[in-house]
Amino acid sequence: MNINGDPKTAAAGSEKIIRLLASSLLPTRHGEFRIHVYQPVDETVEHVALVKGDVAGKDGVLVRVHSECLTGDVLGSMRCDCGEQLDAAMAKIAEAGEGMILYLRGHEGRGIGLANKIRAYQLQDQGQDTVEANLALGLPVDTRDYEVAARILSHLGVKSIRLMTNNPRKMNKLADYGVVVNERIPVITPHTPHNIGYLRTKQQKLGHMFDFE
Ligand SMILES: Nc1nc2c(ncn2[C@@H]2O[C@H](COP(=O)(O)OP(=O)(O)OP(=O)(O)O)[C@@H](O)[C@H]2O)c(=O)[nH]1
Repeated sequence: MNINGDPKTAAAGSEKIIRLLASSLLPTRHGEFRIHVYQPVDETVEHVALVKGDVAGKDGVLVRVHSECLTGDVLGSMRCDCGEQLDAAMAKIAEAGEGMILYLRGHEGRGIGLANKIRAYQLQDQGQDTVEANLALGLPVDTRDYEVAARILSHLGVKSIRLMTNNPRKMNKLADYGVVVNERIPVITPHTPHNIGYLRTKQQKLGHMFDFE
């Protein structure tokens, strides 16, 4: 499919409609990607597809669906594994020569937003875990929705994916929106004293698959 940066729309009926707002080449430390910016109609949030190679019409495309994490992805926070996972996923795609990162905005803090995530960190410093802290703030544990990711994959003509994640629920949520997930590829990053508690809680309470041995 020819993506040239002209605004286009994808999906119809009761599905969320997305527009392609802009595209460009993006040289990165993991080589050259193509960046596409998408926006659901009637929403202001902009999402990113970072694509390497020609993925249209392909099966088993290597995909990382990544939730925005300003502290981890941009600031190098070691409280979580987000930044390292993003880097590892880009490296794997670069090595494979084909694949994509779907960078979902509005997912910050598993959907509660940046300020609330930082409030949750304060509670975590007082002994609560990442799940308890959200609940103590009167907020849901995880409100993330993956319809935009499904619509972008469809717009880019991807037929099926190999999903880089430790979160089986993410696979199921994407499948609910019609994404064919052939395989789950773990994205394991080294644990540190700063994030080991967070990773253990993800494993024990949120269903993430890690092997700490
Ligand atoms: N509320 C809250 N959100 C967090 C915390 N640490 C990281 N996050 C957010 O969690 C999101 C990433 O979700 P994770 O549960 O780490 O991972 P995942 O996307 O479900 O699964 P993977 O594909 O394996 O990474 C990002 O939006 C982060 O901002 C935290 O302590 N509290």
